[in-house]
Amino acid sequence: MSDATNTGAQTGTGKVALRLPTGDEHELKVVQAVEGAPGIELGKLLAQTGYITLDPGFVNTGSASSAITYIDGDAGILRYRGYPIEQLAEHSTFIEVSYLLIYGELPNTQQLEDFTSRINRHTLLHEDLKRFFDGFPRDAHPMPVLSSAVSALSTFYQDSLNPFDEPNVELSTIRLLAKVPTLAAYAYKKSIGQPFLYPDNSLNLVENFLRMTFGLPAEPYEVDPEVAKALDLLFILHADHEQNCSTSTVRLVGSSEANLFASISAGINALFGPLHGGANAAVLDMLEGIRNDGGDVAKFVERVKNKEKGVRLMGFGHRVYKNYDPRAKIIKKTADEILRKIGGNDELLDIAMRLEETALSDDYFVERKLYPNVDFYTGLIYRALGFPTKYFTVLFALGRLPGWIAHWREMIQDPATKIGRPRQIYTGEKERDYVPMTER
Ligand SMILES: CC(=O)SCCNC(=O)CCNC(=O)[C@H](O)C(C)(C)COP(=O)(O)OP(=O)(O)OC[C@H]1O[C@@H](n2cnc3c(N)ncnc32)[C@H](O)[C@@H]1OP(=O)(O)O
Ligand SMILES: O=C([O-])CC(=O)C(=O)O
Repeated sequence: MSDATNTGAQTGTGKVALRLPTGDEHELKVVQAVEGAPGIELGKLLAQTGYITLDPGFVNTGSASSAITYIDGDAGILRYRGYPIEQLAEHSTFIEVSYLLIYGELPNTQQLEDFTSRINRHTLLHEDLKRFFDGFPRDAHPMPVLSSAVSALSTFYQDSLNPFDEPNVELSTIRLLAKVPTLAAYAYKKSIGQPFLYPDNSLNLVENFLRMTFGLPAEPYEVDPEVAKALDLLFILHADHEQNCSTSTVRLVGSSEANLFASISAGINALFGPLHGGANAAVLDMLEGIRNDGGDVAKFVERVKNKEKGVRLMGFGHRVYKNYDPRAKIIKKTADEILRKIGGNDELLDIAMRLEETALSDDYFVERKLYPNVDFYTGLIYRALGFPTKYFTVLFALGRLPGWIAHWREMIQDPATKIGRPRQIYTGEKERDYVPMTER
């Protein structure tokens, strides 16, 4: 609200007085008791007055009401459907968390068995879809390969295009959870020129994905339980994060009543950027750059503080967390354990830890409340598990998939959903007459 002053009660149900620069004062009832946010009535009133709130990056704009994920960024709290992330990380599995996010409750034994077996029945790809991969260059980045392949799913399942057909939305949900790991594994196989493996549905979702990624057709593949457990944990930690850039993209695309496949494909593209999911790969590039430059973290931190063009401390900072990201705490501990067990002692982990220590004791980072985020330590684990850097963001996409689906479904069922359509402050020429080519 750039020009309007909002005074009065800020929380709970009550009255808010809105004073505009014209001197007009409006009083409105707060209908949505959200802490610090007067609620949707304020937006409606502003729309009537013709005022547009300019909020680049939507720092203060709520785009939806949601019952999926709760974050308290100042306290470093994250809960899925009310369950603390620490408890889910310790006791749950990715498949169970997927069910929780999508259907709202933890499954009982029967529900989990049904869910798992429905997913297992859909892991195969249509043979024609497999040929789709032939068209990409071998060195193509796996993220656009994945988003294109997910988009292509709507050409194979044309029965799923109506977003209000609930049985088909349910089928699309299962198809996505089942087929995206297969597509992701094939994107990897394509990049290394190896043949695709059919899914083995005697394995669970994460084990099956690992086998299709690292196995070979003629050789037996033993899934390492430590690797499967670590990946399952990382998927749980990435599964949802309310209105982040990719989830907002999924909801925005879906708000035009585009189908689930189209919306998820758009979300994958949004995740690709280095300020969002792509940061996990950018962190590893940064750590390798520091190592290759002699391992001097203080020197790198100075470059960040001097705001050298293109130099940011990747994996640090967050729009919502102004405290340590609770996921990063868990991931840091896991990175340490995994690297000891699988990867030995890793000098990049040492650089990461020194970098964190240096940053957290520096006023620049303290004043701006910049802490490690979910992406800071994940790359080190993915690397130890055998994944190349280019592939890290695909792993993020696999983890975030149930969250995207849950949000799309919530959005499509919410009677308050409207097509997403922000306004703008026009800054161009007001009006001018066409100039013929000869006079330009
Ligand atoms: C899964 C995820 O998407 S988690 C985020 C992954 N992304 C990254 O790790 C990339 C690095 N981090 C960043 O670029 C940012 O912190 C973001 C994109 C995550 C959040 O950005 P915003 O909320 O818009 O914060 P904003 O850019 O306004 O930063 C506020 C201040 O902190 C500084 N800052 C923020 N992040 C960093 C960083 N990583 N390194 C150095 N300075 C930073 C900004 O320069 C700015 O300083 P200023 O006030 O002197 O101009
Ligand atoms: O919430 C955000 O802005 C970024 C995100 O997706 C995450 O941290 O997992």
